[in-house]
Amino acid sequence: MKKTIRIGTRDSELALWQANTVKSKLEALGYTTQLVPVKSEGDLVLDKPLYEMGITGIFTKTLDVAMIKGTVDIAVHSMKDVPTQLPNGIVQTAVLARASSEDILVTKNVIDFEKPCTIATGSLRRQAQWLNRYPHHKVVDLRGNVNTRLQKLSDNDWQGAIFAKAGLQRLGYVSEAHIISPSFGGVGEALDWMLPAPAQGAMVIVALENDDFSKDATSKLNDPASEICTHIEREFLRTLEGGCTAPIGSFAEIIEDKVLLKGCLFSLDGKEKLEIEKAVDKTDYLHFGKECALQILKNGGSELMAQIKSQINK
Ligand SMILES: NCc1[nH]cc(CCC(=O)O)c1CC(=O)O
Repeated sequence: MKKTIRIGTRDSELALWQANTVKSKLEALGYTTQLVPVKSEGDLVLDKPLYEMGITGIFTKTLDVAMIKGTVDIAVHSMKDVPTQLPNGIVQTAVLARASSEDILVTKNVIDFEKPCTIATGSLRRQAQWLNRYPHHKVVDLRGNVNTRLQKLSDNDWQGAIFAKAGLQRLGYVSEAHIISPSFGGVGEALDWMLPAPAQGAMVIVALENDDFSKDATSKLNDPASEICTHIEREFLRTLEGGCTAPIGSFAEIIEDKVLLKGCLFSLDGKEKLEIEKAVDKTDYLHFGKECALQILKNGGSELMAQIKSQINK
């Protein structure tokens, strides 16, 4: 076990927390590791919504290149930021046991949801689901890493902003009671009605396909239940999407010997909604995500996806 495993990570606080978690787990198994923080384009370009940059994998591209160039051995990602199609020569080696998958609304004061409100999020999925539920609200764009977004919420007159609970938890902003840090002065409310992004709350490790040492080491951190659920959610996304950041949510859960998938596709304005909720035997999980997505496509999803793509590309 002499080889040092170089762990590539973005340099945001959240990414570093995640990479350090993997580092500790590998070292506990006796491996020697080194963190290699890399700036990603996703962190550098903040003046445009991601979908306008027309790039999938904006957060992962720089680390993919570093791996292929040989400056890092593995990369740790928030799995929801990873394109459903990995680059050639790069493979998924482990999905870590998943944390909270939910979205959370952070507010500065108590909100009266019946009144007009302005809610901030950069995610089309969150925007569409919010407007579907609260058509009289306004949604504004919000970009940046978790700390930047909390600061922007603090500085603006918006009533709230939406975050992944897992990200806030990892940075110590939220306890199980959903209370945001007193130093920020906000409160959080878990949005149990909102379907999360596919693989939200899960961390994934990727390595080069021909690097048996890193593959063997990191695969020991795989959590099979999280791997199965994220596989289904991402196959649902992959089948629907074909590249753009559409308002798609999915969440899979193992319940005894079954696996249950909830999936949704919304129009950008949140007015149209296609949903599915279905269970299969756990042993039949492999193409369950695809099967559910095909059903959505058949029930009007193809037309809705075409409409969304033409609106995004404008
Ligand atoms: N899109 C950025 C991003 N990627 C992963 C997380 C949080 C951690 C996770 O979902 O695994 C976040 C922040 C957020 O959505 O609020």
